[in-house]
Amino acid sequence: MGNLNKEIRDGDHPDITEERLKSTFDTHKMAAQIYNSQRAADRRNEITSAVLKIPELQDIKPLPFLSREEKVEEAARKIGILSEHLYDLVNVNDGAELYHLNNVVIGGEGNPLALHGVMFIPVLQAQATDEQKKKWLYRAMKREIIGTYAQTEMGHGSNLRKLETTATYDKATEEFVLNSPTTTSMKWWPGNLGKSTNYAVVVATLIINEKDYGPHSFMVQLRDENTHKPLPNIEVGDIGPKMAYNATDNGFLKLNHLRIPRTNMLMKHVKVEKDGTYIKPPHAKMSYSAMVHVRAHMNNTMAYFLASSLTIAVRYSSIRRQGHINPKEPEVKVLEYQTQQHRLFPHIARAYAFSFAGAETVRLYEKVKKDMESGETELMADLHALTSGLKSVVTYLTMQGIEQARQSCGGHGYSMASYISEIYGIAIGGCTYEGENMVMLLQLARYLMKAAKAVKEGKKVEGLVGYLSAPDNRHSLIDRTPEKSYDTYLKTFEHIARQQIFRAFDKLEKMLTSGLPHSEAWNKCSVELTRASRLHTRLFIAQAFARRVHDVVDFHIKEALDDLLHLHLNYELLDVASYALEDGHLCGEQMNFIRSELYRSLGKIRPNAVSYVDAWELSDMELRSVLGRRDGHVYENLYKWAQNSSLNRTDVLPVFEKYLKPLMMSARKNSKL
Ligand SMILES: CC/C=C\C/C=C\C/C=C\C/C=C\C/C=C\C/C=C\C=C\C(=O)SCCNC(=O)CCNC(=O)[C@H](O)C(C)(C)COP(=O)(O)OP(=O)(O)OC[C@H]1O[C@@H](n2cnc3c(N)ncnc32)[C@H](O)[C@@H]1OP(=O)(O)O
Ligand SMILES: Cc1cc2nc3c(=O)[nH]c(=O)nc-3n(C[C@H](O)[C@H](O)[C@H](O)COP(=O)(O)OP(=O)(O)OC[C@H]3O[C@@H](n4cnc5c(N)ncnc54)[C@H](O)[C@@H]3O)c2cc1C
Repeated sequence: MGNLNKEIRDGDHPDITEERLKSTFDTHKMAAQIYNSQRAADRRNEITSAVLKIPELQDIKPLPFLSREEKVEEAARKIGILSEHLYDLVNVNDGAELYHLNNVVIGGEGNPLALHGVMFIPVLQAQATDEQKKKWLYRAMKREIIGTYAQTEMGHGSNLRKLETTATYDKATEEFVLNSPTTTSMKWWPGNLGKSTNYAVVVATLIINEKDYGPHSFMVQLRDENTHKPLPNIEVGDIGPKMAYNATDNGFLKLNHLRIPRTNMLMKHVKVEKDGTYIKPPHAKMSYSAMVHVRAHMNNTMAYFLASSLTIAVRYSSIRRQGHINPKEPEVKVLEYQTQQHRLFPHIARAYAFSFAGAETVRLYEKVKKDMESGETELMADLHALTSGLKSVVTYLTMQGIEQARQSCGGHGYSMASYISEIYGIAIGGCTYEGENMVMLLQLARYLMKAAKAVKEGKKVEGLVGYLSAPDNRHSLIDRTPEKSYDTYLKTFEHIARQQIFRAFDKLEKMLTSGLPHSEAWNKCSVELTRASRLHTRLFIAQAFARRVHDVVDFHIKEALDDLLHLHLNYELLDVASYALEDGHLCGEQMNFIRSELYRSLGKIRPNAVSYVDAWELSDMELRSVLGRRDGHVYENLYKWAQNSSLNRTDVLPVFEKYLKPLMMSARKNSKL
């Protein structure tokens, strides 16, 4: 039998090999859990190997040394080369393969086709009529045209009902007149809008006979297909540098009374007839489908970002030696410190949890998408509630985890050589895009309050909120359960979420009864409401993790995942324990029990720590991190990496003659006086 950890190679740093030899499970079999099938895990590795054989697809130099213009150019260069090899490298109908190819070749900082794939094509698939698909979708899929999704404006992103861009129907010419009447009405932020795309689905407020019908989607050609020059009545450009994503040209767009044919409104579900008659869609929010698409996939992209940072931090922690635990022995790997384990291991568990919760979410999304094609909309509210909560909680916890990973690498974590700061910048955009986190938590809260009301009225609720009607224990039985039974943990999470949901509900009801208008009462309860949403979502994540462990057949994989789940449940419970302490559901003795289980878990995870992150099978090419190198040879490569700095091209910089020398000369002269 070969090594269980598949990353072991001759010549690797002995400290990292020592870690890998301790693995109790086959890392490639674990990858099948993370990527949902052995075939998917195999394909990732096959794609990586194929890419490594194409020299033009390698980074020209480490990305942190490129200017913004060079980053934009480098991503476009690779997209061009990728297009030539695409059909040999991946199944173009498999989103996961395309996503992996993008991560390996280009990385997370963006590329000219990002929004084209992530939103433009999905919005056409969901909202275009067959005729419209013939006109744009098939051309888009062949990349004859490149598009984006232009919704957010300078003045409004969250509140879509107040978008200022108007699409006014002109019955006489059967056209819509698209207009940006103010500075704040300019589209601002859409990815790749600035310089790359020649088409956009523009979301604008539909006006017919002076009546406002709210946001609707319109296809707009932005640039000439040959010259790429902006078309008349269109001003378009890049919004400038950002915290991250600097290979992406997020853009602005001003439409000056631009006329487009009536048939450019996406009309699969909703219609404006020639005479201006408006025909409602089966569900008012069907036009929000592109956002739900991205939200549904974000758990997995966040899990990936988190796992990337943890791979870097855990591998580095296994070769970084500093300080002593036993003064008579050599300096220890920093991974031996309990504080380091506590800083990293719970986030490893979260990365797995997000991936498992993500798989369930994508399954529900696919079902709802299929339903919607035939006009069936019953599950849309459930999906919207689930994805709103998850996108908020998962992005926020990912942000925390990546920052802990960075800090756990000490000084070198702060260097771009770690690449963690770039991953952080990319990932935290997720707290904002596709619905600002608080706004989305409040969307979930609407759903939870409806469920709470139904329960108060004696109705039984089911599905995602079924636990609100289920029997509850006054006191948690957490310390009276056989080992590896997680039922009492999940029941405790249920209790906490239920209590908070009803606490928020009661507060809201009390204010409404006192005569406060609903929107004011809602605002005064909104912190409690967002707490309810977070607890509900964290319960879902824990349940999804437990469901996956329950379903695993392979003994060693199940055992390893079980250890992570145990850590997850104890760590997460400690994080929210105050909710259970205040009504006596948990007592001080049980808190001690949870704490000691947590510490026991850290010890149990420790021997497999490197293998848990190796199981994500993130290649050096996609990690782009000196600290996270698979072979553990960090120090010599850190030195090599620094040689890329343009400041090192000469021993003496011109600034010396220009500024520093005169400064020192004058100081020396003065001190002689
Ligand atoms: C393996 C991978 C494969 C493929 C990869 C796929 C995806 C990629 C994944 C990740 C991305 C990776 C990289 C991306 C890189 C960069 C970012 C890229 C793009 C970013 C794009 C954007 O940001 S686009 C702009 C996004 N903007 C928003 O999200 C705006 C947020 N605001 C809103 O959504 C709405 O305004 C609102 C929902 C907050 C309120 O809407 P409103 O119309 O005002 O409604 P309300 O009155 O509040 O509510 C009325 C009822 O409607 C219900 N509702 C609302 N929305 C929905 C919905 N979508 N579905 C169902 N129901 C909905 C709401 O709950 C209310 O119901 P009630 O019953 O309570 O009345
Ligand atoms: C990297 C990145 C990529 C993006 N890509 C695109 C794209 O491709 N296409 C596109 O159209 N857009 C894109 N966006 C825009 C993005 O979707 C919006 O910025 C986002 O939806 C937030 O809206 P906002 O900027 O209006 O925030 P605001 O709503 O102004 O948020 C500011 C504050 O107000 C609070 N707030 C707002 N409303 C409420 C409320 N009702 N209740 C309580 N608090 C509230 C928020 O919680 C937040 O704290 C992108 C943004 C980023 C950062």
